[in-house]
Amino acid sequence: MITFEGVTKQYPDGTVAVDDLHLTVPTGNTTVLVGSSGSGKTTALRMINRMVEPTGGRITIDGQDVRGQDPPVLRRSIGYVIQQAGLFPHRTVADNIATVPRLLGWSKSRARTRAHELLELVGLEPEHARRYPHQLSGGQQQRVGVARALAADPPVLLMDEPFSAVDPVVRAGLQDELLRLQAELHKTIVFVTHDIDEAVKLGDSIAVLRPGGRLAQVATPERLLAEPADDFVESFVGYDRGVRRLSFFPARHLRLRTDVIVTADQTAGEAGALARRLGEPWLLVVDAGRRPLGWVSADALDAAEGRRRLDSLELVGYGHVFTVSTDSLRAALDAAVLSPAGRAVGVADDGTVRGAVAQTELGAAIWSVGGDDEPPARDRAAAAGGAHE
Ligand SMILES: Nc1ncnc2c1ncn2[C@@H]1O[C@H](COP(=O)(O)OP(=O)(O)OP(=O)(O)O)[C@@H](O)[C@H]1O
Repeated sequence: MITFEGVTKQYPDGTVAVDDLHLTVPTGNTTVLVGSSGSGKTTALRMINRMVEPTGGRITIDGQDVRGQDPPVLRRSIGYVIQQAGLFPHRTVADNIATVPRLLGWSKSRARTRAHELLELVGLEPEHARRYPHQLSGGQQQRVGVARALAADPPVLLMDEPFSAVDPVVRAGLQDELLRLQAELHKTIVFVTHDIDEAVKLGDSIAVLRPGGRLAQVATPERLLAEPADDFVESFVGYDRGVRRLSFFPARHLRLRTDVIVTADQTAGEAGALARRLGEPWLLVVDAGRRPLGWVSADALDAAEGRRRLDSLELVGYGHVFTVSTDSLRAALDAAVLSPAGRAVGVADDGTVRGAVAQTELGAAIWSVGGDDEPPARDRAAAAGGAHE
């Protein structure tokens, strides 16, 4: 556990970068520091490994005041990842990763073995080991940066905007990798970002700093989106926080309709009768393997000759589907909003249709989530997944 106990940093020019910060970072959790530019995030982070010294208060790691520890020794027990990886340009990837193990006196061969293990852990190929940083993409360099920080298996990892220099797709991939690694390694991570979506995706808790280095709120992502403490936090998390909060509610509790499903070999007459009986404007057509083909409207069925098979009619695209077991209400809502029929198709893990849900029915489910309820369970996969493409 890391604690900030009334920590203040005033730089010599008088700037107060961090002001009386009280914060607990639980062991094995990811705590994300967010805030506008200049709100003291980097300063707070760097005080943990004594790259910056506080001018007031104290920081402890597992009860030990960091000031009682020799900075170089302290830093070897704390992994540090920064923007653009900060790799040594004239050292190979393997040598970059082996930096701390070598400083700790590991033999060359042990450090090299460890470097190869870590390359695999962060999803890079063994042949990357001999390359130099400039021979890697930005995303690959960030992976090496993470591998280097993890090399000596430090219990604590400090990450200062580690993914902000890469494009959004690579960034999302790196975030997923970090979630995967953290599920395995359970490091105590302090992660700095400007990006509230990144914070919501990665954080077990989020600390929002306001200008002047004061803590505005610390809460779980769900709580922060549900109940911002004040106008500053509310504007920081964004006014679409209600929709984003749906990421924490799994779609598997949705009641899906199966009565609106028809198969491609049925006739327009049969389907039209069904649509009339149900009073439904749309039916979902699936193939023999129960994969979605598209929507057919009641009007189109009425207009079609009764004996025509449904697969000979022009169907309306079903847009993208959501996976019932892993996706969130947000993904289901997104699928319904983007669907020309106003309905989302929920599928099983194997892609077969489980059922459909209309925007209005989703509205009822979202309503029952309410403003104040805790999500049924923290569903990181759903929260991280967003819309299923
Ligand atoms: N060495 C320094 N000397 C004087 N002032 C500094 C120094 N380092 C940072 N500051 C100031 O302290 C404040 C906090 O800076 P810090 O870098 O911690 O903020 P930040 O939230 O990480 O910002 P950003 O998101 O832009 O990286 C800013 O006003 C900054 O200008």
